[in-house]
Amino acid sequence: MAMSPTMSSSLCTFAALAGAGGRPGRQASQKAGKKRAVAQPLAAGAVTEAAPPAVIAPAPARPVVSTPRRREGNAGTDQLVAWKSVRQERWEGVLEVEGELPLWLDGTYLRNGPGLWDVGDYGFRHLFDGYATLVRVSFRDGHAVGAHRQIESEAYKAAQEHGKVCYREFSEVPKPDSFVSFVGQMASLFSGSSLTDNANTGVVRLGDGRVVCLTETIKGSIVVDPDTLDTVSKFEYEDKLGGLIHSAHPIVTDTEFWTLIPDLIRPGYVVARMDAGSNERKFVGRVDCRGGPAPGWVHSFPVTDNYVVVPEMPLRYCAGNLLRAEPTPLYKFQWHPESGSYMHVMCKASGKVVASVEVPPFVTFHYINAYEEKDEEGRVTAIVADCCEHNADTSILDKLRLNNLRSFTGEDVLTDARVGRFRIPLDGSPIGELEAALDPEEHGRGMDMCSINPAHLGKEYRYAYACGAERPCNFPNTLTKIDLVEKTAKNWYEEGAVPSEPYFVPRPGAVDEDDGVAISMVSAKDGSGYALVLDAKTFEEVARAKFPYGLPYGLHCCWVPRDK
Ligand SMILES: CC(=O)/C=C/C=C(C)/C=C/C1=C(C)CCCC1(C)C
Ligand SMILES: CC(/C=C/C=O)=C\C=C\C=O
Ligand SMILES: [Fe+2]
Repeated sequence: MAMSPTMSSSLCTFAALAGAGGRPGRQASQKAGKKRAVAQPLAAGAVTEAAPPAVIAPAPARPVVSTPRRREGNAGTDQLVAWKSVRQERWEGVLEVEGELPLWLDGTYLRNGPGLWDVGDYGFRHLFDGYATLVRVSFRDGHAVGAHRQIESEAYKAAQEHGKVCYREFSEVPKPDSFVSFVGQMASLFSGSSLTDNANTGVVRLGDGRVVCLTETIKGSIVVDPDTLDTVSKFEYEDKLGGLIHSAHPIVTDTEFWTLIPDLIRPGYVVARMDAGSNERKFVGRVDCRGGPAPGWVHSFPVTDNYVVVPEMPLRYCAGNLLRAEPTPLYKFQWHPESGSYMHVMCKASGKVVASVEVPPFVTFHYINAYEEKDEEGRVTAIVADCCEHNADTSILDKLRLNNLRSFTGEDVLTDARVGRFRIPLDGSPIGELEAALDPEEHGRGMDMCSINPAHLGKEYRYAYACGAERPCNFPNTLTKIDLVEKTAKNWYEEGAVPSEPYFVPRPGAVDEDDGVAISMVSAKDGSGYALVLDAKTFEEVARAKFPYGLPYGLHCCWVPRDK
């Protein structure tokens, strides 16, 4: 496929700082970190289709912000940009820093999400439909440089070119004429070629340094340049595993990549592993579904050191809904509590399923972490798996419709969520447990968009960072640090603001699990936007780096350390 070539990193980040007075030394920068510097855009917020020229004259950042069509009942949130389309083909600039950025914070925070929900005259209906938007904040010597641009997926480029939706998005189906004229035959409307490659969900840094944006369609895996935010190429899986969809959240470490591929024909899941540096996923094992006509939706899944946990949620893919032109209340899914809910455990080394237990019904997008529970002899007796659990209530999907997000009336309409803790015994018992890991009142009964210290992935851990709720609200509106040992939470809240996933970045050399910062991007009530840096220990603000314009909501993040 034709994608814009990676630009040289000469345009990059800290050239800007040098231009604005040279690269400061350590002491000087500490002072500079305290003082306010005016945001200086480096590149125009030009609304162009093609890759920008190498030299771009400084100009004010002027993204195209589309005003949502529905405007009633906004309870003072009219200015909020979180749910507005902000089309930005390319912007980069020095950010005004308020507070003091830690000098050790040296690298790039990247956030992906569906920040563009309008095509021509048409407005998407669901949060998950929007075209992928990348935001970067690069930190060095107490300074911050921001950047923002759209990912140039085929779906995005086709929509821009034709002024209409051309591929199947989460809840959108192209009108036959748009699609047929673009991709070909009517028959392919129901084949993989009609699926979107709009990589609007996550962004991961692979062990070999490549940065990949992802969504639930396999073809929607796109390599981007973390400096320029250029769309580099498709990430091609060079294997025979096939499949059209996968978990949007692979488990990625410095050495490997684990993924789950649901099998809609013979209901089950394939577990696959890919080495860092490779594009070849290798089959590890298969789990057959125990209930229902189709596998449960697997947006994410957890692993421990030695096991992969395969959740079988009773919110299942639905072949009929996959083909329907108009969205159903549960989109491509159906709720089948009667089919049972299960958690399966696969041994990473052998691919064998070592446990398969029935659990109470649950609804979750995001697993937080999992670990092995051991007896005195060190034998693994159970797997503990934590997730953001929506009290088995599927209506959270409806709450994420843009009309609902854009029409906050002051009424408390966000459904309750909790940290759901599964305990999966490995002694052959058929039943597993699911309970709240702490009193959900601690975090306002809102819970999603989580991160942990990556050093604790698959191991016992104490802290999770997520979005919680300060009620009344229609969407998680706080940042919360969960202490799973003390069973308490510390919350950050700013009236009318919408913060995104607090992403934990450890301090180099840290020993304590919570020694680091949590970074979030906040869309503020007054229409502005900033990166918020919280001390992960105290959960107090240490600094904010302000963008010159408000940013749309974004979903998931990654951290690219400078030296890697
Ligand atoms: C943004 C987010 O969290 C989820 C995005 C999910 C997407 C784009 C799902 C797309 C799908 C299709 C286009 C058809 C097949 C089913 C499904 C994977 C839901
Ligand atoms: C934003 C979200 C849920 C919020 C509800 O409380 C879920 C996002 C899922 C995809 O990444
Ligand atoms: Fe997600």
